[in-house]
Amino acid sequence: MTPNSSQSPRVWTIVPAAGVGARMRADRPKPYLRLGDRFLIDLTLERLLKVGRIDTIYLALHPDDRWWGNTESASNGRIVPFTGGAERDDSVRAGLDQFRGRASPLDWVLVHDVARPCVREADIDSLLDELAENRVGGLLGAPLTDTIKEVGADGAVKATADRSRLWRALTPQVFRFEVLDRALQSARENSAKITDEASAVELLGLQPRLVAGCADNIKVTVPEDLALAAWILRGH
Ligand SMILES: Nc1ccn([C@@H]2O[C@H](COP(=O)(O)OP(=O)(O)OP(=O)(O)O)[C@@H](O)[C@H]2O)c(=O)n1
Ligand SMILES: C[C@](O)(CO)[C@H](O)COP(=O)(O)O
Repeated sequence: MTPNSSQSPRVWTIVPAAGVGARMRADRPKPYLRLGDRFLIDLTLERLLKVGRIDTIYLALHPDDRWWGNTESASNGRIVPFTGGAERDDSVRAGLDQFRGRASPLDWVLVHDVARPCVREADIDSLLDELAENRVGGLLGAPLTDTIKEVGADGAVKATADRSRLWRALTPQVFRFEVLDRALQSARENSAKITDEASAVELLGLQPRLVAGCADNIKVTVPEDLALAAWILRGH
């Protein structure tokens, strides 16, 4: 039997944007940095809203956010802002609460970092297509291309990793509502330190599917990433 065979699962979308962007060392929160004449948050949300299977976006904002009202997206009725939490997973759990009671267990929850404005519509479509019959979910990823070193606190190289099976975890990450809800709850109860949704699902003993996406779906994390993202977007 295919999942939810009587009815197509819905896709609920959460964009966590409640981080402080400490590694950017900027004068403002990361979502409100400019790429050319646009806010980063507007670029990311615009991309997601072009995806046919994305209807409404639930957007986690920092409790002290005072910038959102200045964006192009603030007047878009397809975006529902809510208050995020102290850690990324708190923000995503608060997102699930926005549609808990309306979502079916087998509905999809798509989570995409606000900090990844270069995501391609085609990659999101292929992720959702590849997962169609999957009961857990998965994520976009890209293979590592550099040689990977394990380095000690003293700066000395301790080992060279076998990179042949190592991938960068990207977003979107897409999971069945019931799986993601259970995974994030369990991670919280066990005080597990997780940086993405897939890690929480893995801790349940489940295996998210990794779908190859474009490596240029970078996360704007450190100052030099901003110019790189602007350059990538010019080529799209
Ligand atoms: N409490 C938090 C922490 C992070 N995020 C979001 O999670 C995504 C990935 O996090 P990252 O790029 O690390 O952003 P920051 O946490 O803002 O950056 P930093 O770790 O440098 O402070 C971002 O879209 C960020 O806004 C969130 O919604 N709520
Ligand atoms: C979700 C993520 O972008 C996947 O690479 C990443 O884990 C976020 O982690 P960060 O430590 O908050 O940058």
